[in-house]
Amino acid sequence: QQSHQLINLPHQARNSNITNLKHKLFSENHKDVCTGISYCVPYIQCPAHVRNEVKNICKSVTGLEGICCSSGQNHTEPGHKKLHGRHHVVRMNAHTMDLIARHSQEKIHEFQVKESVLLADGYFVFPGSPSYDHFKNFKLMSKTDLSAVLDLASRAMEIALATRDFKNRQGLTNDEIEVGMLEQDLSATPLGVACPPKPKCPVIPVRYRRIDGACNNELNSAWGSGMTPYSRLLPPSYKDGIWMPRLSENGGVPLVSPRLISTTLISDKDVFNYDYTLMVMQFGQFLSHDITQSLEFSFINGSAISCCSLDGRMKLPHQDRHYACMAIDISPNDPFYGRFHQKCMNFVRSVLAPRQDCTLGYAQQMNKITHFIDGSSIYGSTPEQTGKLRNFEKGMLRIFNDFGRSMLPLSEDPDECLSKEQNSACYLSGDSRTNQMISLVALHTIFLREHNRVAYELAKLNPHWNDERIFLEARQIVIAELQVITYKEFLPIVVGNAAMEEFRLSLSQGLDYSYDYDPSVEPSVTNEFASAAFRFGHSTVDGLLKIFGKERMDEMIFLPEIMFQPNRMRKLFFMDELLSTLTTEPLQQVDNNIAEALTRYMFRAGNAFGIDLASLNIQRGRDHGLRPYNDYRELVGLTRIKSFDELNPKLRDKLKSVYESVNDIDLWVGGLLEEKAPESIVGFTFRDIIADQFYRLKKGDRYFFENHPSINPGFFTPEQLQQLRKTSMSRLICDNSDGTLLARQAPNAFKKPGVEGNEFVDCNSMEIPNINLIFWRE
Ligand code: HEM
Ligand SMILES: [Ca+2]
Repeated sequence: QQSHQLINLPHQARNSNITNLKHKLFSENHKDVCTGISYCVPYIQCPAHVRNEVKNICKSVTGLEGICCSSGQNHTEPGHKKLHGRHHVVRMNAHTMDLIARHSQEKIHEFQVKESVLLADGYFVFPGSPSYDHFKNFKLMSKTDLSAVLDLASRAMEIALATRDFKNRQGLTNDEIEVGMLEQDLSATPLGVACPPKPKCPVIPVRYRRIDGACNNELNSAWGSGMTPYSRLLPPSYKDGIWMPRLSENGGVPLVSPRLISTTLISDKDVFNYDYTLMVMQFGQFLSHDITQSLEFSFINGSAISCCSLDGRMKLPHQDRHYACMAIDISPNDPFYGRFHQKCMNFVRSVLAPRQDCTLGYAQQMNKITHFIDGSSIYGSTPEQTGKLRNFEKGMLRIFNDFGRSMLPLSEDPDECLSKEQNSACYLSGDSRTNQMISLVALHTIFLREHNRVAYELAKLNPHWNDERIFLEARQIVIAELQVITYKEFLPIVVGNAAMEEFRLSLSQGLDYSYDYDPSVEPSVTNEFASAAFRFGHSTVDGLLKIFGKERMDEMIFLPEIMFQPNRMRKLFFMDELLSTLTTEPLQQVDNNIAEALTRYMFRAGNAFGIDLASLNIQRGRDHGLRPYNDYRELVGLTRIKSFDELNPKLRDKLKSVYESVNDIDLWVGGLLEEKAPESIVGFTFRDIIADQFYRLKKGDRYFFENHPSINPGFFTPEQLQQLRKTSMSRLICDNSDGTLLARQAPNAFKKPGVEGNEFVDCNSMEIPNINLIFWRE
């Protein structure tokens, strides 16, 4: 395998593992036990602003090194700054409050008027263009959803505008906004309309998770539910401290265009990682669609906002531009788009969500779906959506019976997929992005069938159970299976064993319960995870799907041909062939190579060119106020990069040519190019952001499947837990494929098959254990 050292670690860290590195940097302050009110946590879980000047290294329960942290595991709540005595609360009197409220309401009204003019004048994205298909990723499934989201977004916008007004009146600094000094509760004030509604929960907790994710945490009933903000590892970096995209560090000028960064740094070479299969990629995307979806602002009728002229040759002038526009500049010399005279790539900023604490402060982006790993991409994140997916008979989910094969139900939205001819297919699931990629459709189909398989078995075992009971029990089992695959099979590959230990991510064994739940851990997805770190996956995509028949390669499919056109799923052998590809073809290395299918032709929908996902990732990071890469290095316990000379010679000059300062490097770019952490497929910075996220999703989820009955209202029995822990992706494939091709399977679907320890075995083999549902008989 090739070396892929792209960004080197600082000198002292080279050739050392993370424990050594941290030891070397801070060993003089080693402590075994933290004193006072501090706890030993991994670096990333201790907010930078509450770390002591002297970094006290400690040994955590697992024996690995962490840092003594005065906020325990409560991460990065900005309010913690007050612990250091640097905090004062800025208050507003009633008169000022009235003025500010009126002013921001007027401003919102102005926005709305302009919006309707733009809409009437046709400044929306037209069907058939790549940007139109990009927008499908953010499209809402129903009118109710659309109005709920736009309502929350406008309330949040009102708060952002009020904050700006207040900041200007009081002469506050960005820092003061960023660390959250505006603690005044707005609920009983004219700005109170902007406070988010708090879900009401029954006194006796319900056995099954709520579809919308609410009522998981007893004190903070909205934590982790859909349509709430992402949390943050570090305060945001905005030009105005509130919502305007950050500028370069030195000159205070706009950062260079993401597209130039993309063309300078990213190429399309196949560098395979032969240890793992493409399933790591495909399950990764499936999992990300369970836990994160940001939405772009849209017009009130749901159509997509355009920020570029119709022919893509220029940005719309200011007067014709929506306030959420942040179009990406394309240079006339662009090696690809230049040919097509494209100078503008559409980009609309993400929808905001009201701040959970009901105070003034910086803008926060909304996560549309439930943050928890709770099968929301299978079942939906709203009761309305779930209702559309259920059969209401014997606990089953609806299917489309395609000549005897159970497929996802067909979508009724004529606009959802590209091909509209007769007999074409376009599917419906709990997540609106399903049709984006055909192999994603395949995973959705596997999980749909698994639900129905389990429901069928449960109904046989418990004839007295009604539809509702069977549905809820089957859903609970499928969610547990998803959690087992994530923590047992997927994560050890992505973050490696050291991080699994350091962040205590491994599941308990055998008949044991877990007592890990900590109600003070915020389970929400972090903005850094969603908008940068977990997008490492885009580099693992292979631009060609190689489809093998029984004997030879049948087809090489260029990905853009199957984006939003999953017709091939109707072909008799295709689903199994596709699963075979996912479980045998190698993963692509996480590096500066990304398939042109994603950087030139994504969503091209029959056009000569599509859009560039790398540019979108970089621009999204800026839209969401992510801080530069260096700040997150520091957060995970690495040293800051001080000069471009510390970087790998191969990319140093290129990075220098696009970034004025090392402190400007975008998180997604820096993290992607970093040298791999030991046993991990990503570098330390992404590794820790990802590990921290899955720590929150386990430790902060009361309903996590293995939690003890004293914690988890939906607890399993020890015998059931033992069964659930046997789940594997291979078992799900064995049980739910069409059975036309895949009688044999390697036990670990994520690892290279056919080698020692992962030989192909019969689907009946004990190597791919079954879950015995007999333990669910009541
Ligand atoms: C198969 C091909 C894939 C395509 C075509 C694709 C496409 C996209 C697009 C268009 C977006 C929204 C970009 C934006 O405007 O900000 C996105 C977001 C994202 N992608 Fe992918 N992606 C793919 C695979 C993956 C994989 C394999 C992973 C992870 C392992 C992944 C993780 C994510 C994450 C975490 C987001 C952010 C979601 C959100 O918070 O809204 N994607 N992807
Ligand atoms: Ca979810």
